[in-house]
Amino acid sequence: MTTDLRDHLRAEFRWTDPGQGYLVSDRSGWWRSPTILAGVGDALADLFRAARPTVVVSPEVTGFLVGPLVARALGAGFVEAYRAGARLPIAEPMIWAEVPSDHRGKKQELGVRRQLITPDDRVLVVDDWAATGAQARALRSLFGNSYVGTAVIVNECPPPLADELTLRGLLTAADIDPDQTFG
Ligand SMILES: O=P(O)(O)OC[C@H]1O[C@H](OP(=O)(O)OP(=O)(O)O)[C@H](O)[C@@H]1O
Ligand SMILES: Nc1ncnc2[nH]cnc12
Repeated sequence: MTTDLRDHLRAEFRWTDPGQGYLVSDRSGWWRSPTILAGVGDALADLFRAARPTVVVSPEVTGFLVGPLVARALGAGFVEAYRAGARLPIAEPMIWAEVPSDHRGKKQELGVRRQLITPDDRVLVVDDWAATGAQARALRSLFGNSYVGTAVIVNECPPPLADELTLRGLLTAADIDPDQTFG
């Protein structure tokens, strides 16, 4: 099942060239595919099912799309991790983590409503992509021993970094190599 899904993910992924001197990932084909939308939650959940996560936490914005699919597949809840400054202030008490310089070279902060995570929770971080692992590292720092790992669709992190962050993915950089998939 996951092998089929990986084939679909590869087939529906595109690199695009907006003319700025670098390629940009286009993931819209994933969400447009009923097959991928129906299967990706389970496929990502399977990477960590044994750890019995009770809650999925995802950074905005694409994480807000993928995270709930995984939470649904696990029978877990979902909590948003907001990017500081991206929207109107949040009134509830928050816990904030500094995100080290990420794949865009930007430093930022990710925040979660404090009361939504309890000491008994087992937290799975979910995102569409990991490049430098900066979002995963920041979110792990918020949850201590409650953090069980990070599940992503594309894992571009070098294996030692992925191991250190307990980060697992469905595709690697080789699966979406621009030399193979662009054009
Ligand atoms: O491993 P890292 O270096 O932390 O990079 C991974 C992050 O980069 C992307 O976010 P981005 O804000 O670029 O895209 P989005 O707006 O689609 O969420 C992706 O969704 C991850 O959140
Ligand atoms: N969406 C994305 N997230 C992280 N790194 C990327 N590199 C190219 N596209 C990316």
